[in-house]
Amino acid sequence: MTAQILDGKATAAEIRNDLKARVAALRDRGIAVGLGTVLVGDDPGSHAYVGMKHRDCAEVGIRSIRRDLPADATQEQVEQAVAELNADPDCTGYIVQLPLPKGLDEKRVLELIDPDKDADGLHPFNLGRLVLMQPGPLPCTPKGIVALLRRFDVPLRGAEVVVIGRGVTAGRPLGLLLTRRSENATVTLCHTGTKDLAAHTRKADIIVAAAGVPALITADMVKPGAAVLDVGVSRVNGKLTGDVAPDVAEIAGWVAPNPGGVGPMTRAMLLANVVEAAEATAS
Ligand SMILES: Nc1nc(=O)c2c([nH]1)NC[C@@H]1CN(c3ccc(C(=O)N[C@@H](CCC(=O)O)C(=O)O)cc3)C=[N+]21
Repeated sequence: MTAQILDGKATAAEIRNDLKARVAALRDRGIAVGLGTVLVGDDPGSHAYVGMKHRDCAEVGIRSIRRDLPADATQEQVEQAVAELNADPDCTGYIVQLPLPKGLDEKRVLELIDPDKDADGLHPFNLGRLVLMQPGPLPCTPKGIVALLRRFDVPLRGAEVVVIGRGVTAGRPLGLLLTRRSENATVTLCHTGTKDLAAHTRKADIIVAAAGVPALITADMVKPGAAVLDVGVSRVNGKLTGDVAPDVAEIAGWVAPNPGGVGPMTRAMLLANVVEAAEATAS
């Protein structure tokens, strides 16, 4: 028996199709949606991701605004780009692509984003809303993971979920999302300080691997029939490698592959956040 694929690529395409209609409906009411990106430096991966985000915008009918800065950009220049997008009425939401080159103060930049334009849901104010279980934009990767699990009817209520990785874009906010009443999962958040990772994963109904360690999760660590989501990416000899070993698919009930799983969902949720924000201000 082999696992069912949690096809994030196809699910994201369905979501973009739905968003396209909602963007058109907003336009009919005279409301435009515009997504901005701030990209600093020439990391090939970051350029590729930002390029994909703008392609998604074109497909859905969202205007896209690009601010690309050189690798030697100063803190002041980055803050200036953020201030411009805060003031730009055409830009209804935006992201600062992470990580920023060394020497720039990432936390300071994130704090300067207008929380109402925070398409990533990573502003401290919006992360605070998530902690307090108040409505607001949700971080895109956790939001995409929950949407993917729901799309394929992976049971969440009461599920034992092991999340590996405490990063601010994925693991930590995912723990907060899954423990809301609306999801009602039980979450164990594992990290580099976890003593016996396999002891935790073997008990899990759902494993979300967001550590960025190649092939961290092997078949012997997975309970038969569990759902395993591969979120981590690392480059091994120039090749992208996920956190989940290929043989996991022989024992798991569901697998979200990497690529083709959570990544496309993350991008779709970015668009969803800007569309939802526009709909909220319009109502
Ligand atoms: N402010 C900010 N927000 C982010 O959301 C953010 C970020 N910074 N920095 C980097 C990470 C990484 N990330 C990905 C998004 C989509 C794919 C994606 O779509 N991947 C495709 C294609 C992979 C490929 O072909 O290279 C897939 O998995 O199938 C991957 C990775 C967002 N991040």
